[in-house]
Amino acid sequence: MKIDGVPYRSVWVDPEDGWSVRILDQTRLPWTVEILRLTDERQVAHAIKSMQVRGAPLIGAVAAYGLALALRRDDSDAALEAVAAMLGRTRPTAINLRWALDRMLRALRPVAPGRRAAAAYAAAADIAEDDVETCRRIGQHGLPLLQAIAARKPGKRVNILTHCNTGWIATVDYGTALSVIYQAHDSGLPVHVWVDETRPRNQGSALTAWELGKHGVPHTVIADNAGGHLMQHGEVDIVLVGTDRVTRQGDVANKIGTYLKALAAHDNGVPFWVALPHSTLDMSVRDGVREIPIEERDAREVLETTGQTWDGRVETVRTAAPGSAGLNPAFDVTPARLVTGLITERGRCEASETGLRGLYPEFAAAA
Ligand SMILES: CSC[C@@H](O)[C@@H](O)C(=O)COP(=O)(O)O
Repeated sequence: MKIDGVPYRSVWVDPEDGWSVRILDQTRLPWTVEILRLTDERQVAHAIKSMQVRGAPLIGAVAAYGLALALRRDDSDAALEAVAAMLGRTRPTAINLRWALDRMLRALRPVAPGRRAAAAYAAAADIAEDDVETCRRIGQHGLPLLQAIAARKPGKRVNILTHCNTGWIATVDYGTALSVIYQAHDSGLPVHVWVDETRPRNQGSALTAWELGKHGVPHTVIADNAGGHLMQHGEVDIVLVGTDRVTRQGDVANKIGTYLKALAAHDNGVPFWVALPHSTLDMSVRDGVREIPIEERDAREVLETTGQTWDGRVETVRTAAPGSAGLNPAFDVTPARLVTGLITERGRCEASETGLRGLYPEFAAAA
């Protein structure tokens, strides 16, 4: 996608030196577009943990490149396994991280030391290309949902509510739920997006609003608590979100607050759709509420907020009462019964084992 007319991806190999890895520092958005250069696996681990890169598919792709960087120095069997394990511990909820590292290990274990670094760059590039094409297709398969809504209300805007950031910067390109929105907008549908602020880290107001603005998609930032009210008053035609892990029975882990949106959507008869690439499926778990590990981040993210002062400085201030404790679970799980359906690169399906088996027979066999 483009920033001010210049095409970007969310991760790429530096074309000048041919080996270092470039990312956009998402902790600096929306104030500054800053490109970071990562040169070893420790910097990659830091980038993922600190959320300089974030979003389920993107952290998998960046971790894959992290393994390639490490193997330039030491491509022994021991290093391969140790670095993959270290990168795999950086964030616990998004399954894409483990998916990408497992795919790298399967590709690299049979390669003789001496040739592993080159093979790792090629395997990481495959993961990145796979993600780009997958996300493009997710957009295509979601588009008919928005076309159908537009057809029911000619001349009126299609109001979509989204949570967190599921755009091109959360993937290698295009995004998941936002890929659907971009393709609808580009095809001329009159879409308008309600962007949940997404406290505590504000992925909605900082990142989604920035992306949509750069692409010219009409949008309005709302407080996280406003969605239910808008649904009660007919102001939301559809909820479209992404996910960090979908279980065999169709339960959906996503950014904290997603479950509350699904409850409100259910109560108001608003369709609640979840967009995901194959790398987000975890057929090894069934009950998402019981089995998906939920990342707990620093409570300071809840007690503080970061923003730009009117004279342009970016500052973090405490918003909670002095001395109060905080708790910061970063994800929640929406049970399949609240999900209208799943949008994947292979088409749409019910959020159920039957639905997923229909689209992914090979994963069903593995489960
Ligand atoms: C790519 S869309 C799916 C999710 O990764 C997204 O909605 C999300 O929850 C991201 O969480 P984050 O903590 O910002 O990495």
